[in-house]
Amino acid sequence: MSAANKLGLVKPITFVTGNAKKLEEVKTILGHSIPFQAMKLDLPELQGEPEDISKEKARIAAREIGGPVIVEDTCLCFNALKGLPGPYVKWFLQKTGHEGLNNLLAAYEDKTAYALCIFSLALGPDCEPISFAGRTEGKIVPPRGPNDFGWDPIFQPQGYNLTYAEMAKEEKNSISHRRRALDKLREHLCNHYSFDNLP
Ligand SMILES: O=P(O)(O)OP(=O)(O)OP(=O)(O)OC[C@H]1O[C@@H](n2cnc3c(O)ncnc32)[C@H](O)[C@@H]1O
Ligand SMILES: [Mg+2]
Repeated sequence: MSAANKLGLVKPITFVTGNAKKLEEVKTILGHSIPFQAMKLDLPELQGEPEDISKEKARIAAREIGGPVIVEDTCLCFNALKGLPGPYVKWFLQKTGHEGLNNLLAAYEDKTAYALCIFSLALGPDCEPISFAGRTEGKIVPPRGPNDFGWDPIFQPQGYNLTYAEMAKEEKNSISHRRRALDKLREHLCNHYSFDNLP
């Protein structure tokens, strides 16, 4: 459960999230490549640009944990609305549901959207976080498929006839915003740290 840099051992990396579905996907995508522990905490979130929100979550998490953390913030961005609801999609979803999110686009011909996931890594409370973004293009459609995870039923990735919710989990995980961001995070961690031969 620990990460060692080339100079020695540092504390375990903790992925902090209040969202069990995110954790499930992160565990599946990373497999055993990057050891981490998870902590369920609902962190306060800034308003503003997605990367700033993610970085500030990492700073708060690193202070709470007192060691290396990763956090992520996920946005669903409608092109017709210049990227909104973006980081605020959680509240739109909670208050208006899938139908409300579709209705936001009723006045526009352009139903295209992108899913954006920004992981931030902070090595400790005094370290400036580094971010890794992943983006998947698609469009907003009336809900189809199981209602397991957030806005999955209304997001149809470009080049597919299925929504995220209708896809097999492995298929979503092979093209998702989260997967693309985690590929970058994994590469960074593997270039800077060695995870072998640790207790
Ligand atoms: O504790 P954190 O990690 O912040 O978890 P959260 O649930 O608050 O998540 P966000 O702040 O990133 O808000 C993103 C919203 O989008 C939803 N979401 C995140 N990833 C998703 C995905 O891959 N598919 C569908 N919905 C997703 C999630 O359930 C939230 O409603
Ligand atoms: Mg959140």
